[in-house]
Amino acid sequence: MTVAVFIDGAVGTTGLEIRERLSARPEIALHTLDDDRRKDAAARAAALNQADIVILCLPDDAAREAVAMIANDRTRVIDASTAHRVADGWTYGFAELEPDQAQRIATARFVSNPGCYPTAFLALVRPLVRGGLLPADALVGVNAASGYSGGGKAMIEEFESGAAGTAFRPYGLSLAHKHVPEMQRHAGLAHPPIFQPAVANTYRGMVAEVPLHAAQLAAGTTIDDVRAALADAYAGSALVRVAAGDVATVAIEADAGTDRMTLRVFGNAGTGQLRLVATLDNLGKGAAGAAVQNLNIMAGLDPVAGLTL
Ligand SMILES: NC(=O)C1=CN([C@@H]2O[C@H](COP(=O)(O)OP(=O)(O)OC[C@H]3O[C@@H](n4cnc5c(N)ncnc54)[C@H](OP(=O)(O)O)[C@@H]3O)[C@@H](O)[C@H]2O)C=CC1
Ligand SMILES: CC(=O)N[C@@H](CCC(=O)OP(=O)(O)O)C(=O)O
Repeated sequence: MTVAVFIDGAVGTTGLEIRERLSARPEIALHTLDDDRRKDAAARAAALNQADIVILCLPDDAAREAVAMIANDRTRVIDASTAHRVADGWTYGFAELEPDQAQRIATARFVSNPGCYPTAFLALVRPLVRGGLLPADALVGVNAASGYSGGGKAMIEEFESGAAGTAFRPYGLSLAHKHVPEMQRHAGLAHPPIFQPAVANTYRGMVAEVPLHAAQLAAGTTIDDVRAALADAYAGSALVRVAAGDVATVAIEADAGTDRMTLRVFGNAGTGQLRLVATLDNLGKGAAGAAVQNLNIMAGLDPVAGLTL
């Protein structure tokens, strides 16, 4: 049996990456629209309604519009945009986030792919909140750097033309980045984290870090407890791995070009300070890799088919 998949937005940065991962798979009948019809409403509506599963790789408004064009109760949706990540009726497509999340994705009709930065933040923080190691009312921050492909075609052009004129550019300085609501909601935190994103002059890759004082953790929690909680949460996961915190540096490129994510816990027992660090590819586990993983799960296929571990 083949699964009919339509990618809406297949020539964008994320869409192209998904297409690349799906094109050689015989169990998937992949459909995209030619350049002259890819923004034609009638052509999109027909393709959206013919597919078993559609993957939306569009700006938020166009993603909402695409969902509204689906006029049947059969077509299932994976939305890579921010539009539905905290919306009612949508399942959050981070398969490793909760013990039953993959099962929920498997039966969901509407799946929202997580944001790249939230993927890193939630992987580090959610197991600690769930396990009671980090109180839900903790005040936390997360700083992160992304490759410039995270900003899509416009930012790629900005950096590759030389117009950006920088090696490293903090942004989100109004403290209202679009990813904060999904970070707070899916971590189960009472307060929004302070999010400090930056874009680096490298095409792809991401490093994100949550600094913590032991005093923020539940009384008696040690650095080893934190490491063990993460190791437990991702035991057996093919894509999320917990590595030893015995390296001196971590590079933004560490997991670039793959669909995996690596978590590390660094700590100083003397000062009682910790740094939780995640590396991933913003276009891999942060976008296209997660979309393909969700598609596999929804279609009952090998969850890591087509992915680079
Ligand atoms: N880049 C990343 O790392 C990540 C991106 N995402 C999300 O994925 C989505 C796509 O982002 P990204 O690929 O980076 O963006 P891009 O700008 O690279 O691509 C978006 C594509 O959508 C097309 N498009 C825009 N409006 C319409 C429309 N009405 N109908 C059909 N096609 C349309 C654009 O056309 P045109 O080529 O003509 O501009 C473009 O090809 C966004 O919601 C983004 O937030 C999620 C995680 C990571
Ligand atoms: C470097 C850069 O600009 N990154 C984008 C996020 C990219 C991303 O993946 O976010 P979505 O999944 O929500 O699209 C930003 O900060 O808006």
